[in-house]
Amino acid sequence: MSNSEFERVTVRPMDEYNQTLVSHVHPPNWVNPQPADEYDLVVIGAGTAGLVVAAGAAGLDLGLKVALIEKHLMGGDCLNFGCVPSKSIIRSSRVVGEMWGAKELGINISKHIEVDFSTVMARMRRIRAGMSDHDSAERFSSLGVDVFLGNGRFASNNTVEVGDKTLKFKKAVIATGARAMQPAIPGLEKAGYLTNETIFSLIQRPERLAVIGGGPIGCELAQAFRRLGCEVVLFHRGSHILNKEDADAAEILQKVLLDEGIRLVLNCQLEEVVTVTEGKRLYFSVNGHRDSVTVDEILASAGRVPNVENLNLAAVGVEYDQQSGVKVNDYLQTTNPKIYAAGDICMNWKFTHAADAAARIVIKNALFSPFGLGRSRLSSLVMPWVTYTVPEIAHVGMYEQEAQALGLDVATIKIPFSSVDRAIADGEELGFVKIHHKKGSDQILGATIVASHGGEMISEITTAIMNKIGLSKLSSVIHPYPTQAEAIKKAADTYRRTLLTANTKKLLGFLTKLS
Ligand SMILES: Cc1cc2nc3c(=O)[nH]c(=O)nc-3n(C[C@H](O)[C@H](O)[C@H](O)COP(=O)(O)OP(=O)(O)OC[C@H]3O[C@@H](n4cnc5c(N)ncnc54)[C@H](O)[C@@H]3O)c2cc1C
Ligand SMILES: NC(=O)c1ccc[n+]([C@@H]2O[C@H](COP(=O)([O-])OP(=O)(O)OC[C@H]3O[C@@H](n4cnc5c(N)ncnc54)[C@H](O)[C@@H]3O)[C@@H](O)[C@H]2O)c1
Repeated sequence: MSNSEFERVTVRPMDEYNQTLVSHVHPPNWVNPQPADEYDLVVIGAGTAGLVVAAGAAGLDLGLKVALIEKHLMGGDCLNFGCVPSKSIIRSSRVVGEMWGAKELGINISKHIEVDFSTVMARMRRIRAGMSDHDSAERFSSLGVDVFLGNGRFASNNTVEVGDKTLKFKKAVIATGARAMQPAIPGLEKAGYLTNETIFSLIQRPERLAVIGGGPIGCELAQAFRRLGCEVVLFHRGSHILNKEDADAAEILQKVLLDEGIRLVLNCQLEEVVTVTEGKRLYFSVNGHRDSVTVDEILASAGRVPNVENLNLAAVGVEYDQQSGVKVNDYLQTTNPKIYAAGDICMNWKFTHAADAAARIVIKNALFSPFGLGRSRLSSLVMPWVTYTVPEIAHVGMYEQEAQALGLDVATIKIPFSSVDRAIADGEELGFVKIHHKKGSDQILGATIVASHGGEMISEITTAIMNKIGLSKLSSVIHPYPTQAEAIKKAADTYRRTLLTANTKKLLGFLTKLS
């Protein structure tokens, strides 16, 4: 059966790349299979979490029957409207940043920098289409997963409906993700605005862009679009951007964004949006002062709301909240013990790698933990994350305040990149490695790295925390010279030096005399 609902799925512009994308992740002529009598696992949502659960369970070759339901595009946010398109355009925008700094490095770019915005976006679409085969309906089908395109909805305690098909399940997984929150600003909807689902469809550069929200999405895209030639104004409610991050890290980025020409409106209250001849006018107030700015496009990046609608969750006893999503315990089990959840639908960690890690927990707990034996816990994960601005802000483990709130005595070591040879040679002195450890112990509690490629460096600390490798051991790890990751070794060496008490110094002096 070819369903006309599927044929309407388009991703603008429907050029050769987006046609390839759609042909992989929502093929227009897809025929949903005849359901099996009963599935071991029915997964609703084929973003990262759903794909990993389905591929992981089917890939074990145990003959498990697995169904995967997707209403829009397989691959979810990460492939289609998130990580992949954003990082592709960030790559282009980084070239502009390099060119801005080229003179300092002795390279004169005589001509004015010309950004070919439509080529930047076409490159992004080409890359996305190229990766889409991996998440395709065809590939998952070949892995032995029954792929159903359409809206999944619980019909009873052991069935899910999709279109005219009813799928009977032993266990089910909700992996329906989240979407952009619509800020409650009068006139915004009427004036029209972009979200992460539409901004990557642009083919022409908006000359003036307003970004609402200075979280990871807002900061990454504000900087990228500014570097690609837009005039950008970033509206943020808080007193500084990235308010969940380490304050020193956020401050560095904030200064960079201002230096790069982004207009930052902090502590703001957006009051109204009106369409005028010149564009979309946003009225706002800061500390009681009213002002306005007129732009061509508005990006809403003011947080996420979970996709809990149209699932009939109440009928199966799955509790949820409109803001935080599906309620799960530490084993990712919902309030219906046969139904699990993973990813943005139920977690504070809204990252692809977090959805992936949660999906692995679900496979184990739902399928291989009889009577609850040997279950894995979400709280046992050591979760890093990175905001891909320039510089990148990478974090793992606890922030200082979190550790203090737990009653831990915290000591912090901070190594600025201005003291790291490779960073100096690279002209990338801005930033630092900050490591929190237990006072009087080398146990690492958390770390923040602010560096051009901080995201590539954080895994060393993640590995250390996971494997309980302390700063003493890290200081004996040989880091190639000159690398920026030497900052981590310098931090570890700094810790080692704190062990040099008056007595150990005396002992060393004594040993020198004997040697
Ligand atoms: C602009 C942007 C940039 C990002 N960058 C990064 C990054 O660099 N690194 C990182 O780690 N994370 C990043 N993220 C976050 C990351 O994309 C998400 O954390 C991740 O996609 C979550 O995966 P998920 O499977 O939980 O949900 P999703 O990817 O949202 O997938 C859920 C799927 O379920 C489907 N669905 C919903 N309801 C139903 C239903 N009733 N029936 C059938 N299907 C349904 C949806 O259509 C969707 O395809 C970014 C996000 C955005 C928006
Ligand atoms: N690199 C990455 O890993 C990456 C990149 C992008 C997104 N993400 C994930 O996506 C999630 C969502 O990101 P996000 O940036 O949309 O949300 P967010 O909730 O992290 O940040 C949104 C910010 O917008 C502000 N805000 C809300 N309404 C506002 C208004 N009316 N006016 C001004 N400011 C307003 C909020 O105070 C908040 O600080 C993140 O938490 C992250 O987990 C990850």
